[in-house]
Amino acid sequence: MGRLLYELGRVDEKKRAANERASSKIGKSSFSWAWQLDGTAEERERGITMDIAMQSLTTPRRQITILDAPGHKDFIPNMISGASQADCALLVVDAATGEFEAGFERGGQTREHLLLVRSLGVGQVVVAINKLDQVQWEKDRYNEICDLLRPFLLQSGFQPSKTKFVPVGAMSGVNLVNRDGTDASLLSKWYKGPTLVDLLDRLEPPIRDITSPLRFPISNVFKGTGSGIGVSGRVCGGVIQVGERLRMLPGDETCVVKSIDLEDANVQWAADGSNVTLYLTSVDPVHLSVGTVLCPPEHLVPLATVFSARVLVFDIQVPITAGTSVELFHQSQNIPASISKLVSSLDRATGNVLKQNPRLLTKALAAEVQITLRSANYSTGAASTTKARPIPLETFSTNKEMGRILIRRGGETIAAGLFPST
Ligand SMILES: Nc1nc2c(ncn2[C@@H]2O[C@H](COP(=O)(O)OP(=O)(O)OP(=O)(O)O)[C@@H](O)[C@H]2O)c(=O)[nH]1
Repeated sequence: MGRLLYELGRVDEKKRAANERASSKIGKSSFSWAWQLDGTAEERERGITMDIAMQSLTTPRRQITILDAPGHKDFIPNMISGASQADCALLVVDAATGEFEAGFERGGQTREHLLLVRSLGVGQVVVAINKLDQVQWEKDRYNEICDLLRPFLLQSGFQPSKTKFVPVGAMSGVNLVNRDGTDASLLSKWYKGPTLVDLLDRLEPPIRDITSPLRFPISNVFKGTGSGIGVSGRVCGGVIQVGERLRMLPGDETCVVKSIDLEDANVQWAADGSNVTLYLTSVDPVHLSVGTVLCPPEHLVPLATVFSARVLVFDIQVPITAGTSVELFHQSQNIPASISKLVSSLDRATGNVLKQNPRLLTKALAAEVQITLRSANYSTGAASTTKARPIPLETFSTNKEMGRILIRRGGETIAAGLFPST
C-alpha cells in the first residue's frame, strides 16, 4: 500500500527517503514501504499492522479512502472495525511457495478475512497476488492461486463478476499503476490485463442512502486540538452538518458538531459512506466511546441488551449450545455476550424454520438465536451478567450496516448474522 501511494504521488520523495533511512537504521529496511501506514513504534518494531490506518488515493475516475487493516490474527477485532466501514475489499495474498498455502489452510487468515468482509456486507473484492518475484513471475503459480481462490470466493458469497484478480510485485512497484520496473518484462511475457489501479478505477460506486436519518457509529475517540473532542467513523446513512445538535446513544446526552474533516479538507457537511473526523462541543467526553452512535434527537436508534438474530454458523469444530459465552462485534465495538437461546434452525436458502429449539448448532447451519449482552468488567477484562450497556441496533431492513453482527468465541469467528425485523 505504501508503494502504491508512492506510485500515485501521494508520498513524496522526501518522506520515502526518510522511511527508508529510519527503517534500515533499526534493521527493518524491507518494511520501509509499510512505514507509510504503520505509524506506531510497536508496529514498526514488529513489522506488522496492528490498527487501522486511513489514507486516500485518486484514480482517474474514483476517489478512494483506504482503511489499511491488520492481517495478523491477533488483531482481528481491529480488522473487523475497518471492514465494517468498507465498501470494497482489496485482498493482498502472498504468492511465495508455502506462504499462500499457510493463509489458505483451515483457520488461515486469507479464509477468515474473506469470510469476515463478506459477512460485513462487502460484495466487491480485488485480489492482488503479490510477491510474484519470489516465484520467478511464473504464470502457473498465479493461475494456481486464482483457481484455488475462485471456488472459495463463490462459496463465501462473492459473485464471480465482482471478483477480480491481478498479479503484482508490490515491492518493486510492478503492475500497481503500470508495468514498468525491473521485473516487469517477466510479467509482460504472459500478462496483458489490467493493473491494480485499473481495477480500483473500475470498482462499482456503492449506492449511498442520504435520505434516511443520520447514523454515525464512532470508531475512535481522541482529544481534539483545542477545538472540541475528536471522533472518527463512517457516516452510515443520512447527512451530518456543522452546527447540528445530535443525540449520543446509549445515554441521554447530546453534543454539537463544531467542525467536520473529510480527507484533508474542512467541510460543512458529509453524507452516507464518508469517513470523517468530527469535532464535538457541549459534551463531556465520558459519554463518548467506541460504539457510541450519533443520531438526530428526533430519530433515535433502538437500544437492545437482549435481541434475536439470524445467524450463519461458520466452519466450527465445537458446536454452539445455549449459554455459550461469546464476543459480539457490532460496528467498531466488541461486547461480551452469550447465546442465551437457540430459537430455531433455518433453511439457508428460504429462511423457513427447520427445527424449533435445536439442542446445538453445527457448522454451516443457519439459525435464529437469542443474544444477551453482558457487562464488561474493564479492570479485569471479565464479563459479569449485571447491568449490561445496551447497544444501538437497527433492523437489517432499516439500515444494513447498523443491523449486522459478528460472533467470535475464543479468538475464532463462529458466526455472522443480522438483526431481523420480526
Ligand atoms: N519479495 C517481495 N517482498 C515483498 C513484496 N511486497 C511486500 N514484501 C515484503 O513482505 C513483508 C510484509 O509486508 P507488509 O506490507 O508489512 O505486509 P502486510 O500484508 O501489510 O502485513 P501486515 O502489516 O501484518 O498486515 C515486508 O517485508 C515486505 O518487504 C514483494 O512484492 N516482493
